[in-house]
Amino acid sequence: MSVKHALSRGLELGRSLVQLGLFKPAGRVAAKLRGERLRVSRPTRTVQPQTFLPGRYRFFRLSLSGLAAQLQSGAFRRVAGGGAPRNRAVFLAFGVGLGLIEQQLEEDRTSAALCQEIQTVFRKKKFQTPLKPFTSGYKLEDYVIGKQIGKGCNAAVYEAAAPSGAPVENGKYSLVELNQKETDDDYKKAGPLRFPATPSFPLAIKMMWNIGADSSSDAILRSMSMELVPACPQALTKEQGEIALDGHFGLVPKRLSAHPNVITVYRAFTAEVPLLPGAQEEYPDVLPARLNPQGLGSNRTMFLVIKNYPCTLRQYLEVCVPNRMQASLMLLQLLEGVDHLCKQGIAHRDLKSDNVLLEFDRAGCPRLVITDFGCCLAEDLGLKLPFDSRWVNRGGNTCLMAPEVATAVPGPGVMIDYSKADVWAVGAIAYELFSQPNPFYSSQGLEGRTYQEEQLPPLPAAVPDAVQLVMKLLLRRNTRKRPSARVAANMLHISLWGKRVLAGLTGARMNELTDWLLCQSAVVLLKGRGSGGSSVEAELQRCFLANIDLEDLHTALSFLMYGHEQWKSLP
Ligand SMILES: Nc1ncnc2c1ncn2[C@@H]1O[C@H](COP(=O)(O)OP(=O)(O)OP(=O)(O)O)[C@@H](O)[C@H]1O
Repeated sequence: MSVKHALSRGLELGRSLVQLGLFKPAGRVAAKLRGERLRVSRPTRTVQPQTFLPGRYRFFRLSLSGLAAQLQSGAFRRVAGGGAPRNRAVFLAFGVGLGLIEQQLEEDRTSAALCQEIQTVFRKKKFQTPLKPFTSGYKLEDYVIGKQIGKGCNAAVYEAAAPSGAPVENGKYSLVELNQKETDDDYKKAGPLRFPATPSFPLAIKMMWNIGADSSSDAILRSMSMELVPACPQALTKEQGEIALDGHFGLVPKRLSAHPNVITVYRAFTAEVPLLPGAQEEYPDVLPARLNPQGLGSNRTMFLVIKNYPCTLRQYLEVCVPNRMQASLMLLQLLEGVDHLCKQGIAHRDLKSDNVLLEFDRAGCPRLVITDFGCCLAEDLGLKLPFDSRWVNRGGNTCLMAPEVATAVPGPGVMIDYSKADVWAVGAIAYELFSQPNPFYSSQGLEGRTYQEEQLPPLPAAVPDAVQLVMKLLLRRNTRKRPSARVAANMLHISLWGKRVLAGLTGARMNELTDWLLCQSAVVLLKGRGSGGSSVEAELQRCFLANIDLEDLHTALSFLMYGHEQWKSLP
């Protein structure tokens, strides 16, 4: 940049400071400057220095304030009138600074536009649940129910299928055709593992226990409404949907859009509680009096139809030791799932390895989905919960409760912010993924309320550096220093597939990053055409590109660059 140009940029800044009211020139200078504007990013728009500079130009922002102070003390007047050399130097330096900012902004604009284009390409193809369109399945009689496959505090889960001879309405398919082929193939590829998924029962029916609400559909749907958060648009019949979606009582949950790492509820309906296998022995107390005279349950309840998965994450980890790559991909999937929830203003609040279901892709890589939304927060207020009394429910899982939730003290005006609570739980679950004991289960001794970051157990050296860093950052007590799920996911994406960008990080230029993004896009598009299209890896890469945002990407890069230092310098 020439000296002349630098000075003219400095003068332009002076004009903008006049506009901002930071400098009040008089006489000849005032006349020269009056009414003129600083144009930085777009020729048609006035940009104010304090607002147009994003976080990473903090240095220049500081220079701006310093210079503003100089100008207020009258230095500018002297420069404009011929000027002392010292002041010329200040303006020159500042002009150069501005020039650099402009250059950076120009690069950013190009990269932001590129990110936007990439996002558009990868968002066009919306994730489809593997359910073919069908119109039946709203009654218990539409299904054949097999054996019990699980039980929690609120429900029993059974394998299920629609009878193969089920009526095919209007040329549409019956439930039994739910991606049967994929299920069979995936099952075969699970290698030596024989988890008890029965391909002939591609579905699971979760029968909620109704002990509070009466037997009307209205009462049931309202009291169990959170279970409907991951329900697909066709899950309820029109009439049921109207009950559940009527906002009259303010209990209407938000609905999540489909995502590869979040369960989809295909159907939800109410029906009379049947006597299913094991009911009398395993949950007699929650049965209705009709089935057990001592039972406390209501006569009707809600049923959810979901895909039948071979096992939960906890069951899988009890018998398998995933390799580094598989464990990293599982962590990434949990982060992608949580990012999807956050973006839609939903906090799960009960993340644990029992609430993550697992199947295998064609290559035998575990594919995870977050399930059981019974405790989630899905209010219009977003991820903030007014905590004005100790009776307010903070969430399901006390062991994996983030410090900001566990330490909240109820009182007037107190709000709990859940925006980074789920991602904290993912940080704790990551220990399990890398075959370590979860430090927050009571036998390990740490508590979310009181632990110090230095007390977190070290991870084996075999755990990749970037993963170790992500885990440490996720378990930070201070939410401002904890990355969001998106940023943490970006860190893993870059470390898994962007080694080249990572290697040049010290001098990382924007065009290296954009080159890499373009290559990634091309690779993923090509994979999508080939046989690798449905692999976990390809799904994750698509997810990354569909959510790409320049600021988040930069934050991830700076965490990767400086994260270790910041972590070490913690008191
Ligand atoms: N779609 C499914 N496929 C296979 N097994 C499942 C499925 N859904 C649930 N299960 C099994 O049933 C168990 C109980 O399910 P779930 O966690 O949804 O019930 P819950 O009563 O709401 O649980 P919680 O006690 O956490 O509130 C799970 O831990 C899992 O073992």
